[in-house]
Amino acid sequence: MAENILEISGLNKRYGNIQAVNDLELKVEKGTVFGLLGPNGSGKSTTLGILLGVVQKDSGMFKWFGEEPTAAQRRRLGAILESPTFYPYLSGIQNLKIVCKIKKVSDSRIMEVLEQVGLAQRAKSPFKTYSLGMKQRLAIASALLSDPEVLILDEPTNGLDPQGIAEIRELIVNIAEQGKTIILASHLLDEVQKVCTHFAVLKQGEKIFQGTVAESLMGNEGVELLAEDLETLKSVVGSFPSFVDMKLNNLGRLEVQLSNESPIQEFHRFLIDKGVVLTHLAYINKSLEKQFLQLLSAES
Ligand SMILES: Nc1ncnc2c1ncn2[C@@H]1O[C@H](COP(=O)(O)OP(=O)(O)OP(=O)(O)O)[C@@H](O)[C@H]1O
Repeated sequence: MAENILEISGLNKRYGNIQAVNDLELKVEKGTVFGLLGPNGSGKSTTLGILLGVVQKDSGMFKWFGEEPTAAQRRRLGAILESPTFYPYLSGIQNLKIVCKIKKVSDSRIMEVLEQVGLAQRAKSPFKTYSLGMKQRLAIASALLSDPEVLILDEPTNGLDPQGIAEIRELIVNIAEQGKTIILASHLLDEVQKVCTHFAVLKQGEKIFQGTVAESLMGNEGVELLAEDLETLKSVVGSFPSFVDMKLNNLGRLEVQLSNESPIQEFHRFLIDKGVVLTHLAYINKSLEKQFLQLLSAES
C-alpha cells in the first residue's frame, strides 16, 4: 500500500466568525503531486500555514511522515508560501548564499539546485535581469536548498505571464519526476489538471471532493461533428437510439451527447448507413472545470 506522507484529521481554524478550515480530513501519498484546489478564501493558504507551523490550528491533528510534527520533520519540507524577497543587484548564487545563511543550511547545493531549476546558465546574472518565470524558479531553487522530501507551493504561477506559467508547470513536473512529493494550492483548475496527479477540492474550509486527476478526466463528454449538410446531420443524429442532446458550438460544429451504452463505432456506422458523410469527428474531452463548477454548485 502507498505510504502516506501527510495525514490530516479533524483540522479546524477559525478567524472571528469565519471558519477558515472546517473539520478537514486529508491524506497525501508519497510521490504524488497533490493539488489543493478551491476558490479564493476557501482555506488553502490557512491549511498550508498550519501544516508548516506558521499558523496556529484551533483543533484537530496532522502527521507528517506518520508522526506528530516536530522541528526536525519540518526540515524535511521545502515551502514557498509567499514570494521570497531577493536582492535585485545580487546574482542568483549570491541571493541563494544569503538564503542558506538565514535558513542555516549548507551552501554546498547551490549550483545543484540552480541546475535543477534550469538557472545554471544565468547563475551569475543579477536577479533584476531575470524574467518573471526565472524569478519564480529561483524561489523554487531556494526551497530546494535543504533537499526536502516534500515541496509545498502556494499558487506557484500567480502573477506570471504565459511563458512563466509554462516554465513553472514544467519545472514542477520535473521535480516530481525526481521523486519528491509536491503539495500545491491553486485556484486554477487548468493548473491542477496539467500538473497534479491527485487533488482535493476545498470550499469554505471544507473538503468537498478528493480523487485522482486521471480518474476525474476519464471518459469523454460526447463528440463534436461536422458534415457538409448540417440540417441532415442534425436530423439523423436526433434519430440515433442513444441520442441525448445536441447543440451547435461557437465553431459551428455540432456537439452531441450520447448515453453511455453505445460505442462510438456504432454511432459512426449509423451515420454512414443513413448516408451522412462527416467532415469532422472528435471526442470532447472531459475537463475538470465543468466538474469543479458542478461540485461547487452542488454543495451550495
Ligand atoms: N489572518 C487572518 N485573519 C482573519 N481572517 C483570515 C486570516 N487569514 C485568512 N482569513 C480568512 O480565512 C478564509 C480562508 O482564507 P485563505 O487565505 O486560507 O483562503 P485561500 O483559499 O488560500 O484563498 P486565496 O486563494 O484568496 O489566498 C478567508 O475568508 C480569509 O479572509
